[in-house]
This record gives sequence, structure tokens and C-alpha cells, in this order.
Amino acid sequence: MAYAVKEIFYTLQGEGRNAGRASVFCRFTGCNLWSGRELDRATAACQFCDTDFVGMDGPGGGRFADAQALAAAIASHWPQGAGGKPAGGKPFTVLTGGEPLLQVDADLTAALHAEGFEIAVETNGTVPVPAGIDWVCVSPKAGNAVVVTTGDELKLVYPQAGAEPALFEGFAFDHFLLSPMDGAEAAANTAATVAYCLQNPRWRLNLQTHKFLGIA
Ligand SMILES: C[S@@+](CC[C@H](N)C(=O)[O-])C[C@H]1O[C@@H](n2cnc3c(N)ncnc32)[C@H](O)[C@@H]1O
Ligand SMILES: Nc1nc2[nH]cc(C(=O)O)c2c(=O)[nH]1
Ligand code: SF4
Ligand SMILES: [Mg+2]
Repeated sequence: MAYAVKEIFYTLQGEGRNAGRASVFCRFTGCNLWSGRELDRATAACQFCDTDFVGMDGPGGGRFADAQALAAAIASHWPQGAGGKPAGGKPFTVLTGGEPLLQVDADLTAALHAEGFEIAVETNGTVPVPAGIDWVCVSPKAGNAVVVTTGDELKLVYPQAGAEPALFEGFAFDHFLLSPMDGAEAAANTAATVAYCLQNPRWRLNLQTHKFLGIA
């Protein structure tokens, strides 16, 4: 099938347990919880999104006709070392969006594995995960039923009325992370997140390090 991609870029993963790891980000167009238009934000199922995922007009974006074409485009962003081989370290890609699992399928994960990639996904947890994802990060959104209750890290934006952390503690994840909600109340949300983690040591603070580093 074809894939609609907003942008592809090479940076350090800014968040979660893979923070600091060199990564090719592939941002898919579109989300099931918001149109991406500011006019619709106040009535959307997810209202605090910090990301532009509309269209295919970003760097490296476009429509890719099949899985091989998209996997090759992602691979072209990984640095080449001596002899034209990938530079040291296993090539790593983060599939995000928008909601990547509206488009990611087993054809794409197989094509990325054939290119040598380890594959992470950032998902809102409302769509089942296809075969072949190596690292699953679920970030629940209040009011939207989570169907992905197993994975590697559960990264909850805090605070969200109706998505209190305790609701997710029975899920089967290796890591439970709390991210302060960015936006107008970022400073207060950061203080509240620190206080929550101090009171509830099961949860660890997650910071969006790329934002204060000033990298993509
Ligand atoms: C833009 S989303 C795309 C992936 C997927 N749709 C999701 O929500 O997980 C990537 C990550 O950014 C987080 N995020 C979005 N807006 C945020 C905000 N205002 N503050 C903190 N994290 C935010 C999401 O919760 C998610 O973990
Ligand atoms: N550096 C960097 N790390 C990220 N981790 C998750 C991101 C996302 O937008 O999904 C993101 C992003 O956009 N940039
Ligand atoms: S689910 Fe993810 S991409 Fe969709 S609006 Fe919310 S944060 Fe943004
Ligand atoms: Mg982001």
C-alpha cells in the first residue's frame, strides 16, 4: 500500500528510555484524534498536541508508493561509515505522526528490517500494533480507549483529567514515564509531574530534551 509522510529527518530521540539515541524519524500524516487544524483543536479528542502532522510538505515528506520505497527513503537518512556501510550502531528508526499506526503495516516493518533497522513506534494506543515493531511506546489520551495494553514504555502526558496515572499501572509495560504537558502551563505541569513522581516512585519523569536542546 501507499504511505503519506509529513517528514523524514535524522536526529536524537528526545524522549523516553531511548532518549539520546541517533534515530531516523518518520512522521506520518494524519491522526484519528485530531484533524491537525487549529480551528478544530477545542473540539478534538486530543487537544494538547504539539506537532504539525498535516500534509506531505515537510523535509523528506511525500507519498511513497510501497513499503520498499519508504524503507529506502528512511535508510537514506542513516549516516554512512567507511566502505559505504551504515555507520556503527544498529540503524534505528522512530515511526511517529500524527498517528503512525493508521498506516504502518507488516509490509513496512519487514522492509525496514530488510534495510537493517530496529523499529520503534510512538502511538496513542488506540490502534493495534502490526507485527515487527521492536519498541512500542504508548501515550494514552484521556477519553480514548487504549487497546495497546502491552509494550515497552507507557509515556503519559501529565496532567490529564480522566487519564490519571493509576489507571494504567495494570498494563504490561517495562517502563512507566510521565511527561509534563507542554503549552501555556508547562512550568506548573513540570512541577506537578516532579511532585507526582516523588510521591509515586513507580513513575519516572520524562523530559522532551529535543525542545530545550533546540534540535528537531
Ligand atoms: C505528536 S505524538 C505522535 C504519536 C502519537 N499520535 C501519540 O500521541 O503518541 C508524539 C509524542 O508527543 C507527545 N505530546 C504531544 N503533545 C504534547 C505536549 N503538549 N506535551 C508533551 N508531550 C506531548 C505525545 O503524547 C506522544 O508521546
Ligand atoms: N528529537 C525528537 N524526539 C522525539 N520523540 C518523539 C517525537 C515525536 O514527535 O513523536 C520527537 C521529535 O519530534 N523529535
Ligand atoms: S494523538 Fe498524538 S498526533 Fe494525534 S493529536 Fe494527540 S498527540 Fe497529536
Ligand atoms: Mg514531537
